[in-house]
Amino acid sequence: MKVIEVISYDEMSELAARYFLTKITTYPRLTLGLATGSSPKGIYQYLVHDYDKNRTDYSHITTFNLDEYIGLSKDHQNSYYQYMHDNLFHHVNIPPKQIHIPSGINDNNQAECEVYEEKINAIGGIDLQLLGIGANGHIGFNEPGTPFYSKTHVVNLTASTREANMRFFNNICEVPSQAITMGIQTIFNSKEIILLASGQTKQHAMVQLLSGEVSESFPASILNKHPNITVIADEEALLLAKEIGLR
Ligand SMILES: N[C@@H]1[C@@H](O)[C@H](O)[C@@H](COP(=O)(O)O)O[C@@H]1O
Repeated sequence: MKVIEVISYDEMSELAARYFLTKITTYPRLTLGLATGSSPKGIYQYLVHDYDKNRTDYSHITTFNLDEYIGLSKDHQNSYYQYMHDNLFHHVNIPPKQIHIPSGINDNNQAECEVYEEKINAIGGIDLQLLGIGANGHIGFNEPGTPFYSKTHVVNLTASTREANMRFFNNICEVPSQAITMGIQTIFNSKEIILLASGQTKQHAMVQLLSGEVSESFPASILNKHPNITVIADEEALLLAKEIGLR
């Protein structure tokens, strides 16, 4: 696991965005795994700014998002569908048919998960996966205890994850209690992964991740076994890990 320390959220975003742009402009076909939340927002801003300036072509890009809340429609202001379109998809030329986000409103969640997983496999897997990390080590919405071999599935969100995401809603009751998420195995199968961590709330997660101990009680820990992962973290996120000598 390669760890790059940067000064700030902005530096993290720019570094990761530049790396994405290198891949986007080099490969004739590229499948990106994308994340939501605060961590990747700066990257999307950078990519949109670049697109406005340079008209970088995205017509060969296919995307798969990590997760979506169950019960939120596409046009709900807090759906990840809405987040992705507001922050990226409305602004660059990825063909809509090449954009994939699990649907949180469907007749059969199980079937939705299976079809999603099949689509990822059919295209040959994810080339570059962007990840944030939850304070409890969740990746996507894979909460502690999720089997490492899990594929795309329905999850019950923990109280701590719902509380962490409450900042986007009016109150805790509005935060959905379930989601569809790529599984840990689905994520792990990506050929390359970039994980972002910024700020004080990620300090404990960084300590656990960088300790190298691999356990299903801390989902992100499996990434220690991935052959091509880079963690880009800012000084604040790494503070505790450095204090106890993990870096
Ligand atoms: N489902 C998302 C994750 O994909 C994200 O990585 C995590 C951290 O979010 P943030 O980047 O806002 O700290 O929160 C949410 O629960």
